[in-house]
Amino acid sequence: MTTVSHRAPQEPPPEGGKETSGGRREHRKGPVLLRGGQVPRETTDQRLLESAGDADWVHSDPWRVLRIQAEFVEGFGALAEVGRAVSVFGSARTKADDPYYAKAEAVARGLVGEGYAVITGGGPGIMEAANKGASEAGGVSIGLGIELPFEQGMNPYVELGVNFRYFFARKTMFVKYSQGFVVLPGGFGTFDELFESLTLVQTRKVTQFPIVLVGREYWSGLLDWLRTTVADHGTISTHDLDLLHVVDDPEEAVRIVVTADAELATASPEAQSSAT
Ligand SMILES: C/C(=C\CNc1ncnc2c1ncn2[C@@H]1O[C@H](COP(=O)(O)O)[C@@H](O)[C@H]1O)CO
Repeated sequence: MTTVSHRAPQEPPPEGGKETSGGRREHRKGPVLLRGGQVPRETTDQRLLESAGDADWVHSDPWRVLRIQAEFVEGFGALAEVGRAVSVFGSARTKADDPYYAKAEAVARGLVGEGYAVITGGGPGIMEAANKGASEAGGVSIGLGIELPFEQGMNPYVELGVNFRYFFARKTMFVKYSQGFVVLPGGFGTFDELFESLTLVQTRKVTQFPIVLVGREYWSGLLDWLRTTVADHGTISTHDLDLLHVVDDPEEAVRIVVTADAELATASPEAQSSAT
C-alpha cells in the first residue's frame, strides 16, 4: 500500500529538481524546463497530496471552470443516447386542476406516441405534467433540474434526471438534445427559454427547429406587441414571427414537431448537420 507522508510545517522543504552533470539543479514540468531559481521546491504531486492550507480556491474562477466542464461532461454523458426528444416548457406554478396541466400531459403523451423522449426542467407545474404524460405513456421522461435557492427537487415523474448548477449549461442540453420546443403558458423562466430558442433559430445557430406555443389566448398579448410595437420600431422583422407556431390543440403541437422533423430528415446533409 502506498503511504502519503505529510511534511510537518516546521520542517524545511526538500530541495527540488535534480542535479545535472554540470552541477546545476534542473526540473522538467511537462514540456517546460526549469533551472536555477526557477526550480520549484515541491512537485505537482506533492502539492496535490498536501492536506494543509485554506480552502478559498474552491470558490475561485479556475475551480468553477472545472465544475462547469463537469456539468457539460455529465449532461452529454447522460443524454447522448436518449434519441429523438422534444423539450416542453411552462410555468412551475401551474396546478394539477389547471386546463394547461392537462394540455401539457396530452402534448407529452402525443410526443411519446410519435417516438420522442420528453425533456423538461424537472420541476413542478407544467414540467411535472409533461413528465407525467411521458412516463404514463411508457416513454422516456427526462428532467434537467436547476439548483435554486428555493429547491423543490425533481417531480416524481422524472425517470432520467440530471441536476445543474448553471443555467447556461442546462440550456445547452435542452437545445442540443431536442428536435423542437413546445412552450405552454409560463412566466420569466418560460420567457427566457422561449426567447433563447427563438434567438438561436433566428440567428441560424439551429435550423429546422420548430417552436410551438400552446395557448392562443395566453400568448396573444405578447404576439400582438411583437407584431405592432416591436416590428414598428424595426427591432425585429415581421417575418421572424413566422418562426413561432401558435396552437390550442396538443395534437396539433405534436403534428408540427413531427412535420418539421420529417422535413429535416429529407433536407440536404448541410442543413442536417447545421441543425442543433
Ligand atoms: C417556483 C417553484 C419551483 C421552481 N422550480 C423549478 N425547477 C426546475 N425548473 C424551473 C423551476 N422554476 C423555473 N424553472 C425553469 O423555468 C421554466 C418555468 O419558469 P416560470 O417562471 O415558472 O415560467 C421551466 O420551464 C423551467 O425550465 C415553486 O412553485
